[in-house]
Amino acid sequence: MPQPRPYEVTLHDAAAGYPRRPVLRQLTASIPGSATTAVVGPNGSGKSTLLSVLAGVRPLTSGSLDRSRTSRPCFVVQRSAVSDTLPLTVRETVTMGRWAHRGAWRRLTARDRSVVRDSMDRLGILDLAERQLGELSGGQRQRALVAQGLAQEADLFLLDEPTTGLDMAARESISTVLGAAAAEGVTVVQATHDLNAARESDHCLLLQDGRLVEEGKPRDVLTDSALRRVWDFPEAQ
Ligand SMILES: Nc1ncnc2c1ncn2[C@@H]1O[C@H](COP(=O)(O)OP(=O)(O)OP(=O)(O)O)[C@@H](O)[C@H]1O
Repeated sequence: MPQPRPYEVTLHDAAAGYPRRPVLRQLTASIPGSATTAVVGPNGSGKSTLLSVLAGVRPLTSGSLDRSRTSRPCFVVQRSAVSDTLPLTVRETVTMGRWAHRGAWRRLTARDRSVVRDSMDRLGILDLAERQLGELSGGQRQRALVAQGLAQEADLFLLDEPTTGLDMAARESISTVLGAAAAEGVTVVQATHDLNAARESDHCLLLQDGRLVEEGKPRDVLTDSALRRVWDFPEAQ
């Protein structure tokens, strides 16, 4: 008999949204641990709202969220939500990822410095360490934000459209990093419009109008008929 899959995070009949703007409704879903999950759906379907619920930033208005098996969520927001003009170098940006462990004003330990270096190395941005964020391309800045998330050593790693607008090399680099994090035991959840990235994930949630249409293996969820139905595509992409 196959063993039941260990779910790290579960939502039961969950609802959430904004003042006078309900978004998520009757959402029951399970997110596997040590795996990558893609949250897919049209604009406005509630992907970012779901991530902020999983991060604990936005409360449920009803239903329940169990993420008791994870203790340290980290949320990498959309690049557009971060000012391009912050006067920070890449190294300083990634180092901020250690604040959760160290506090903002404590001296960095040798281990903090090693984690920061390793996080930049994984994203291929060591050579950009002393450059200002504002001088970087969109893809380079996105890598710095993902590296900052990695440096937090979170056990639940939430990312909002980490590969949107990036070239193929940058997308692949980020996908590889997320896959490696999952293999090391991190529960990775990304909201994405990138169907290729979603198809490479271990698990997939398909949202429409704040409701879960389907969840499961990407090949079972992202079928031609589901894509046509949800996006009104003339034919599958
Ligand atoms: N701060 C807010 N206040 C009020 N309504 C909001 C707020 N943020 C999002 N919404 C609304 O909630 C709904 C879901 O938004 P959300 O950002 O979760 O969708 P999404 O699937 O991530 O969209 P996209 O693919 O465009 O990023 C949208 O109708 C949006 O207008």
